[in-house]
Amino acid sequence: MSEMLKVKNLCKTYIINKRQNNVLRNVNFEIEQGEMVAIMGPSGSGKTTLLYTVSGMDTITAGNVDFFGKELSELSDGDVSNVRLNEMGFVFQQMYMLKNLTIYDNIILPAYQSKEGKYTRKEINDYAVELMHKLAISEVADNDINEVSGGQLQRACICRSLINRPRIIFADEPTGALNQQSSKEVMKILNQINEEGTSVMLVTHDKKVAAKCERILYIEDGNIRDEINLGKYTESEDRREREKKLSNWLMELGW
Ligand SMILES: Nc1ncnc2c1ncn2[C@@H]1O[C@H](COP(=O)(O)OP(=O)(O)OP(=O)(O)O)[C@@H](O)[C@H]1O
Repeated sequence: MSEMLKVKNLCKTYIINKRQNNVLRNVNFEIEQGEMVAIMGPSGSGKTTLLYTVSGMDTITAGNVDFFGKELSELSDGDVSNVRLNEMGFVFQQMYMLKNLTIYDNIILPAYQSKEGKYTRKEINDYAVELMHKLAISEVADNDINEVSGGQLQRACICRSLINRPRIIFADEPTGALNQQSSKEVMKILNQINEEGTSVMLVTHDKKVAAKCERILYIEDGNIRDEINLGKYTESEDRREREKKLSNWLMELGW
């Protein structure tokens, strides 16, 4: 396997009222193509900041973020936007769907925004229909975004994040606003997407969610303190065994 994301000595400092807050301090890690990685850690430890900086959504203060051989900090804003649009997918807890557009229109929008021209409109539309079918939201395709449930909206976000066939999905608390059942469904889909080859990097507080990931990084005070490799999750596997392993590890870290 080859590394898709190489993060070296990543630092992020916020300055508010002349006070420096060193949120990320020399973070080092790599994500290989096809991996599914969870970021866990106490509140305020820098998880979201890490996700935002390695995905080019926020600038870095120092260090390197190499995405498939491209150093993100050396690219122009336009080039970073293009990498984000064409090679990365994003799923957030607060789902930034556009009001006054249907679910279907929201899903296809990133494909129409992409200037790569790899796919015809028909191919894009067919793929959107296929994704909606796969994520069981076909029946709400023509609804406005305020006419669907939280779980349906989150699944629509996942469809949207996949429409440009990204290499990696970045997800910040993708199940944070969902009930147990919807959360399970969303994880099932993320596991499926990952099985099909798309890498996933997600931030979560939920042990059940993290236990379905392959590798878990534990971040504390802006540093990766430890990691555990549980191997790829399969449906047939004993989920509770993985959860137990993860719980024990987290307990040792003082979680
Ligand atoms: N845009 C910003 N400007 C200034 N400070 C910020 C900004 N975003 C985050 N921070 C600060 O960075 C630190 C880490 O925040 P971050 O959201 O990355 O933590 P987190 O681990 O994701 O927390 P949580 O689990 O509570 O979501 C916090 O002290 C926060 O106040």
